[in-house]
This record gives sequence, structure tokens and C-alpha cells, in this order.
Amino acid sequence: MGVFEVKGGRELKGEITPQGAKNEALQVLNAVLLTPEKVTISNIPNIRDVNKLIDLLKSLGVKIEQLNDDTYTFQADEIDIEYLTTPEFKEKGGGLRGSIMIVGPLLARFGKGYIPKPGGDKIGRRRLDTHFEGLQKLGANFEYDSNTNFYKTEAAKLKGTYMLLDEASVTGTANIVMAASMAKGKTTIYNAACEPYLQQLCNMLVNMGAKISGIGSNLLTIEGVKELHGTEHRCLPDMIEIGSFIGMAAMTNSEITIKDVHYDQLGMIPQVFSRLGITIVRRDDDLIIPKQNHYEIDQFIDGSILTVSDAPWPGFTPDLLSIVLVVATQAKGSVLVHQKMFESRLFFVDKLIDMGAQIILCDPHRATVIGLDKQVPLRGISMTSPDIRAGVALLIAALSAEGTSHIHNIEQIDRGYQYIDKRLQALGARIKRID
Ligand SMILES: CC(=O)N[C@H]1[C@@H](OP(=O)(O)OP(=O)(O)OC[C@H]2O[C@@H](n3ccc(=O)[nH]c3=O)[C@H](O)[C@@H]2O)O[C@H](CO)[C@@H](O)[C@@H]1O
Ligand SMILES: C=C(OP(=O)(O)O)C(=O)O
Repeated sequence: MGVFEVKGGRELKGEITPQGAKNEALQVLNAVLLTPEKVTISNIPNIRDVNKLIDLLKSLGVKIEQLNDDTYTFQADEIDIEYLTTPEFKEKGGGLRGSIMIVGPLLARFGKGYIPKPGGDKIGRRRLDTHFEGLQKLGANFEYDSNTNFYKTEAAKLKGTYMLLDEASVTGTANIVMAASMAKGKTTIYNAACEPYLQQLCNMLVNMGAKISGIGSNLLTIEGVKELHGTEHRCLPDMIEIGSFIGMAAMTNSEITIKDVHYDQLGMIPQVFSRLGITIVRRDDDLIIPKQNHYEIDQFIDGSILTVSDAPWPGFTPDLLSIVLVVATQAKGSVLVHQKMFESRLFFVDKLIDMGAQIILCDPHRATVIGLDKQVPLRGISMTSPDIRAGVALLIAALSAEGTSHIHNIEQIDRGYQYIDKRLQALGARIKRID
């Protein structure tokens, strides 16, 4: 397990460009399975989860060429569908969350889609019912082997239908949309997730010849087509990285410019950080976070304590709540962080409490933070990163803290943040990777 050594309390300065979006990349990489023609994707982040998926696609027979640092071509014209029955697939297929989205495209194009229980963050229950209920509505047979945790769907031909999803699942919607694009007839998906990741996937599918309307809403209509074609696609900047950098600038008293953010796709992210009292200046498509010695958490109109909670898009993404929480520890005022979706994502507050933060974990879903208003700095400690976003929240805490911190299990951070140590060093951070 790798470790970051962080010497905190240092002001950062400079510009940082966000990587391509992890969760979008995972969707659009799976979409290359829908066509035998060449697909070029750029702004692919160089991170563990994405690289694992690229490796899995290669094992399935996809021909892959890397054109430069972040751009690849993919051609799925000789897929080895029998790979799905191999022991190697049972091991590799479960190595990340994003691999669940091979199921829809493979089912639509080759009549079967299998997957072992996918990995990803251990942040509470992560059920897959929405995925398989949707695929069954399209006419697929479904089998689950609870001894081996192996999921199987098969169908000679998928048929479009109406469905109301039991929840607006991000990867579930992606799986169903990809399958429905090549089903016979019309599919209507109500209560669809509509994060920018999905909007981007749908736009890419339309460029490949799919007929999708309602993109960006929770009601998608898909007219199935017989075949899809090659295309070129560019991933958006990672909005979770952008939010993380806003929080990092505020916590470390630093002026940081975040370049080329695609502001219009950030939804309420800037608004939520502004409510924590952080000044965010928009210049063209860059965000400037000026140095701030204080930031004060807003209250509701009636004077009651602010609550920040997650919700499906256009609500606030659950993936930034850990960052909101850590940033609030040095604000003036109090906030209730309510993580509604996942039940094990807030336990990392123990480490922040050990660092000197004032937090009450009310229950697994809710934590109240009483900000220290930068009167008392956090203290550097040794800690372990439990999941990707808590890992970065702890890293931000360590950068702001007095003294040295060691963050263990940084593989979690590497799942989603490319060259994070080098990029932070370029801003002046004292961070060292110890393998
Ligand atoms: C690879 C990938 O893209 N991962 C993201 C994706 O995971 P993923 O697609 O796995 O997450 P889902 O959208 O399926 O659901 C996440 C959790 O939220 C719950 N839930 C979901 C929808 C809802 O309306 N109400 C509700 O409570 C689910 O029961 C589940 O526990 O979306 C999550 C929710 O934005 C993000 O945290 C993950 O980073
Ligand atoms: C929870 C996350 O990722 P995954 O779904 O890949 O575990 C995340 O990106 O915050």
C-alpha cells in the first residue's frame, strides 16, 4: 500500500487544469463495444479505474491504440464473447465499478452480458437491481449466482418498452440506454439519471447514429437502430476534481486558478461552495479562488443552520460531500452534511476529529461540523484513506494542517485523481509518494 507524506500549512499558488471526468470516461469507454467501427476518445484521465477498464476491453478483443497521453482509438470488430466465461474475466471484471457497464452493450450487440460483482468504493450497499430490472424489461433473461456473485443476462433480441426506474441510478441508466439504443422499437425511460456523464454518453451515442431524445432530463426516449457507427468523443473536465480544488484552495488559504472548467456543466457545485462562504470568481471558462483568510457559512433565510445534502442530478453530487465536510471544518459557522445515498461514507470524520476538527457524527448519514474559523489549525497525523473522496478530503486536511501527515492506502486516491502528487507539487505543496 502506498503512502503520501504531506507537510502541511503551506500556501499554494498557481493554475491547475482538471483531468477528464472519471465517471464519464467509464461510460463512454464501454460504449465502444456497441460498434465494429473505430471510436476515438480524448481527454481520458490516466487513473487506475480507467486503465483497468481499458485493460478489460483489450481482453475482450477490442483493438486499442494510444494516440497521445489522453487520446485512444478503440475498435470492437473482433470481440471474443467467450471471454465472459473465463476465470480471468471473473477476476478482472470485478476490479472496478465501471465494468458493470459492459453488460448493456454486450447484451445488445452479442446477445449476452455477464459480470461478476463489480468493485468500486466500499461506501455502503451498492445494489444493481435497477440495471437488471431495466434489461429484463427490454426482454433479457436474468440469472444471479449468489455463491459466486455472478450476474448473467441473455437475449436473442431486445425489444423497446416503457420503464419507470426504481431509482435514478447513474451507471444503471447508462447500461439501459446503451442496450436500448440497439433494441427493436421505442424505449422510454422515466426517472432516468441525467448527470453530465450521462448527457455526454447520450450525445456520443447520437453521434454514433442512436436516436435519443430528452437528453439532460429524467425522461429519455430511445428509438432503437440496427447498428451504430464510429465517432470521435471528448470527455468533459472532471467536475469532482474541480470541486475538490475549490475546497483545497479555501482550506489552504491559497489563490488557485482552475482552468477550462466547462462552467455550464457544473450544475450547483459552485453555488454550494459559495454557500460555505468561499469566493469563486469566474473569468471566461476559468474559476479563480482568491486567497481567503476567512470564509463564513451561510444560514437559511430563517437563520437556521445550513444543510448540504446529495441528490440525483441536478441535485448536489454525493461525490463532493466529503470535500464539503472537510472545508467546513475551517469555516466560520456550522453546517449539517447529510449524505443520503451512501451509508458508510462519513466514517472518515474520526480522522478529522483526531486532527482537531469539531464534528459530531449524528448517525451514518449525517454529520454536523462546527467550523474553527481558522483560529486553530488541524494537526498532522497518520491516517488511512477509506475511499476515493474521503482520501482526497483527508489530503486537503493534511495540506492545511500544522505538521506532517501520512496518508495510507493512496491506491484509493489514485483510482480517480491523475498524478495528483505531481500536480499539487506544481502548486507548491509538499507532498511525497512513498511506495
Ligand atoms: C462509476 C460511477 O459512475 N460511479 C458513480 C455512480 O455510481 P453508481 O451508478 O454505482 O450509483 P447509483 O446511481 O446506482 O446509486 C448510488 C447509491 O445511491 C442510492 N440512490 C441512487 C439514486 C437515488 O435516486 N437515490 C438513492 O438513494 C443507491 O441506492 C445507491 O446506494 O453514481 C453515484 C451516485 O451519484 C456516484 O457516487 C458514483 O461515483
Ligand atoms: C464512488 C465513486 O466511484 P465508484 O463508483 O467508481 O466507486 C466516486 O467516484 O466517488
